[in-house]
Amino acid sequence: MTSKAGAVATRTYREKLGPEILEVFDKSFNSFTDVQVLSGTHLLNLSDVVVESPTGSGKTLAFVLPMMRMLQNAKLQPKEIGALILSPSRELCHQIVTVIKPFADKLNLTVETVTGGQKVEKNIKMFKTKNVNILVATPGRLFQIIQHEKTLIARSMKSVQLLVIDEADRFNEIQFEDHMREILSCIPKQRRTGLFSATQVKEEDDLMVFGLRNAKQVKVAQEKNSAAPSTLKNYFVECPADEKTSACLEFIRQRTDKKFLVFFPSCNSVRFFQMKKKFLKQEKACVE
Ligand SMILES: Nc1ncnc2c1ncn2[C@@H]1O[C@H](COP(=O)(O)OP(=O)(O)OP(=O)(O)O)[C@@H](O)[C@H]1O
Repeated sequence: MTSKAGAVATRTYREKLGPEILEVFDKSFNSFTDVQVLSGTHLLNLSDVVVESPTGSGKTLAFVLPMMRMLQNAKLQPKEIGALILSPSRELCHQIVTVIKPFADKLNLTVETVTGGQKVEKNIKMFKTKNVNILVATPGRLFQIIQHEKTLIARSMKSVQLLVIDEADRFNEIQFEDHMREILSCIPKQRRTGLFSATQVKEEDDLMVFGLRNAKQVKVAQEKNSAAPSTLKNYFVECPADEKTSACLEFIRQRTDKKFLVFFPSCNSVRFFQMKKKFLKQEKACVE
């Protein structure tokens, strides 16, 4: 935000966040990114937001900063969950917690995760025994816990003021709508909701699934100087979803003189690919 209006918006946003949160932010960063000022201002003005902003534009702090301010004002009791963040994978949930932790420590708030890969019984015990103010969860696992202990979860989440759905464009499993309906039935209707994603945000009808009301749209464009170089050629291969791994392996196998960088959404996908590659006696270094 370089314009005069941008400078005013940034100054106003800093005032809204208050000294404690800024003290933590200023230790690591010089200024807010555009998506942080725009989304944070709407959320602190009590509007829902639908945010589309490129990868790496700082979307995590765009919801973490206003969330911390909301929770600071809420004066939560130890076992009251004030914010629920849904993210599609275990790894992303843990990354979000890492961003939240310094702010939560400063404000004496606690953050926990519930994700797949842990025992459901352990998750339930966590709800019963730990003080949790911010919960970061994968929707599938939270749904499973609600199936076991709906009254407990609804009681723990009756103070939720903010629901964040991160990487909203990646929630595309068939059961997702059922999961979302059940989760929404456990949190108050009077809350703010923020939907954050890197790609085209859903159609109006799809937004109903997330319980959004009259949301403000925030759309931040990719910076020109971060666009792909003009000499880079992009190709794609269309194939059924369950043939993606073998199509990718075949592509690599036909070009053994080239180097490849392959991106995956989770550590488990990297391990699976590595295993397949070993199987084909094509082992090369795979970086997690
Ligand atoms: N205000 C800021 N100034 C400088 N760096 C920042 C700022 N906010 C976030 N970052 C850094 O930018 C990087 C990307 O942030 P983040 O992961 O939140 O982006 P994102 O938009 O969520 O990307 P993705 O869509 O891949 O999840 C991180 O390393 C983060 O520490």
